[in-house]
Amino acid sequence: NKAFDVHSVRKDFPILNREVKGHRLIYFDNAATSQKPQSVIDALVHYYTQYNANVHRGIHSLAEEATAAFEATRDAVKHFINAAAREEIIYTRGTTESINLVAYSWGRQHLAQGDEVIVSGMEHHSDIVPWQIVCEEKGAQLKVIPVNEQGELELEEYRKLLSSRTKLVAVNHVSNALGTVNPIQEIIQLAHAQGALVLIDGAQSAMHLDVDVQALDCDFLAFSAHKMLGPTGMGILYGKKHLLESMPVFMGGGEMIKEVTFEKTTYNELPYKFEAGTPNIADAIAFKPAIEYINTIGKENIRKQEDLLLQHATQRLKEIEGLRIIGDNDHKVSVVSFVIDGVHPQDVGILLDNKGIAVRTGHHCVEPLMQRFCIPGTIRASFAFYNTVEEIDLMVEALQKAVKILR
Ligand SMILES: Cc1ncc(COP(=O)(O)O)c(CNc2co[nH]c2=O)c1O
Repeated sequence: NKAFDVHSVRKDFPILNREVKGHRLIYFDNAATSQKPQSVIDALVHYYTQYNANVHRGIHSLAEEATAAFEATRDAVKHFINAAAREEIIYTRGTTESINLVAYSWGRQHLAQGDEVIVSGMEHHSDIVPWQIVCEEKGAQLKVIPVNEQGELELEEYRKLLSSRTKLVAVNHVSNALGTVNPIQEIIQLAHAQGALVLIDGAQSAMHLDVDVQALDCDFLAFSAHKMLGPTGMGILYGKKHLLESMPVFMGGGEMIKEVTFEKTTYNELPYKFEAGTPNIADAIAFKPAIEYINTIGKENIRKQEDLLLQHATQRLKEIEGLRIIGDNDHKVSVVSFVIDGVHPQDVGILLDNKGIAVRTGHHCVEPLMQRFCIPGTIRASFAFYNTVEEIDLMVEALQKAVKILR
């Protein structure tokens, strides 16, 4: 990978030239959604201006060009996560839909009265609620791996939760609220030793960490394009081929069928069996340049820059009196969640926005985790490789002023 220069990288992201309320935008809400390089934006415009057409089955040139581009992303994703086969890459609308697909298809087929699904205490609602729905329906139980004071999973408690009743473990690789990186290799090995499958919620790790599904040996992996420089409304479910082949279809309609009669319908092969209706063609196509951009920058450069930002932010934020970092541990990606004594997170968020600084405040769709820390929510600053140390210093300066105003 060529030498990393954040200032030349920033030129690839047009939105970073934006001003907000008279200040240059400082975008620190990357865990919510990342910004998009010009190549992704261009891919969307190029599709709609040059070869917009519906995919598969079409015999005219535009349809063939659209299909080729649509399927090229599948190959790019396969290589990006080192899947064994392109049929293991299912297009969805995002992490949430990917997890729901497994809960409704695999869950309904395999969960029964008394079975158990293990999730962690730091899961996003999209990796809790689908399991609650299917467990309630089937009479299965949801078990929760506790989180310690440093925002890490309690692995000893996980070991105790595992039993012959455990059918599936669903955990996030990285916490969106804290930034904690979970030891998923160990979690997967322990689950497999009990005969349980594992779904990894990779929404917050796919851009920041190397994810090799064959090395991990995870059974399912879910992630979203928009968290990794790609468009919204586009996500991936990776599943081991033999599992996806054995699972019942999720949504019915066009594309996912082989033949329809009123007496009986036969279904399409993987991956199309799980891709009903006209797909999100443009965003699927524009996901490929996002992956190519990450590959060009290189995960090592991304990791180095984001670690630098994380360390600097952690050190500078601790200078602020009354500020407490939630999930202060040494295995995180570039997310810092914090509370400030005597100050409501939302008020801080508003004052930072007045300086052009975008952070997220609230429960971040992980309410059980906020309850565990007995807080209504946090201020979350989440960085990406296109952010700078100088931006962090400006945020700290604005925070110090905000605290004086609000206290
Ligand atoms: C760990 C995790 N899992 C699942 C999801 C759902 O992804 P989606 O289906 O693409 O929405 C998110 C989105 N997290 C956030 C969305 O906005 N702020 C966040 O922290 C997430 O961070």
